Amino acid sequence: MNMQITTAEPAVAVMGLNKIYDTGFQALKDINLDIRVGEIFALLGPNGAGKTTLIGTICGMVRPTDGQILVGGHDVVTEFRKTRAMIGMVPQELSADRFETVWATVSFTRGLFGKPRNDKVIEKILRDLSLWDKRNDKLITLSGGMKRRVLIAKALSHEPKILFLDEPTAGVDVELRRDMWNVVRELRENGVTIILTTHYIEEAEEMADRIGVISNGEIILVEEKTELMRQLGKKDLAVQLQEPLKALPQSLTDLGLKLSDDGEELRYSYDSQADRTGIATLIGALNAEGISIKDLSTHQSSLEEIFIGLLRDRT
Ligand SMILES: Nc1ncnc2c1ncn2[C@@H]1O[C@H](COP(=O)(O)OP(=O)(O)OP(=O)(O)O)[C@@H](O)[C@H]1O
Repeated sequence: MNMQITTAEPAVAVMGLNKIYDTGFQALKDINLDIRVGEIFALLGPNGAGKTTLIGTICGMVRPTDGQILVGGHDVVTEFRKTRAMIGMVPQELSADRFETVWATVSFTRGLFGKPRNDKVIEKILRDLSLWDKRNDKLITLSGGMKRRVLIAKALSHEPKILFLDEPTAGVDVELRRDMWNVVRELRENGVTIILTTHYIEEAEEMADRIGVISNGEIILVEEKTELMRQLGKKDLAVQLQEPLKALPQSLTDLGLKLSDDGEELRYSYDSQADRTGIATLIGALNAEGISIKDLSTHQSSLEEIFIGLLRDRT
């Protein structure tokens, strides 16, 4: 169930944000964005679109040229320590500590954020991530999937309110990806706000409550995932014909039907959410023209197709 928690104050508020690097390159252009408390927000965009820069500014690692960012109501520049402590970041790789145990490394990370030792919190995190049995194992002995879990555990060790996941499942197998998705959903249910960047659009389709698309440093769209798929998702109907057609009768062209090059298939694109899809009319028109149908199939556009279409429309 999608429990959307809305409070007056967003988890992250980005206002009029611009970033021009020292090279003179403008990586972010007038970004205005609110991330709601308790949502899973997926930030999608092609390489070089500005995702890392945007996340860097929210985390206080990249200084904005212009504009303001509030995390939990606090300014990320003037109240850096406060806002940074509210944020957990999951990097893609485990850096050091290879000979440390799982417990030691996760517990140590909590201390880095100035939080007092709390074994109960660390135990809960390790249990939730199925790492409890491995708590005394050295990192070097863990499988890739378990190491990923340790990364999440480290990012959660100081009980952040906001979790950033940068390409969380890049290069992991399908099974681990499913596990990670479950962990992320559980975190959301516990009130953690999650912002993820991903190249796997399937991941956003599966997990996100809302989707933001960034292109050339601009946010070109922010929308509820279900709404986005409803508004922009089209269905395509393919009608295979008993006998190939040389040309399409005018009555069928008028209905928006297209004939394939080999004349064996008719294609029709429609809005599956509309009250009238037009399919009944279309079948009637085919009958009236004496055209027999061999087979029918439909195809629903995926978020990936929607995304590619959006970016294409911009260029
Ligand atoms: N320190 C920097 N100095 C100058 N230009 C930079 C710097 N960091 C990033 N850029 C440029 O800013 C643009 C946005 O980069 P960014 O890393 O934010 O994109 P991204 O969307 O995260 O890309 P990817 O998906 O490849 O990680 C790119 O054109 C990049 O070359």
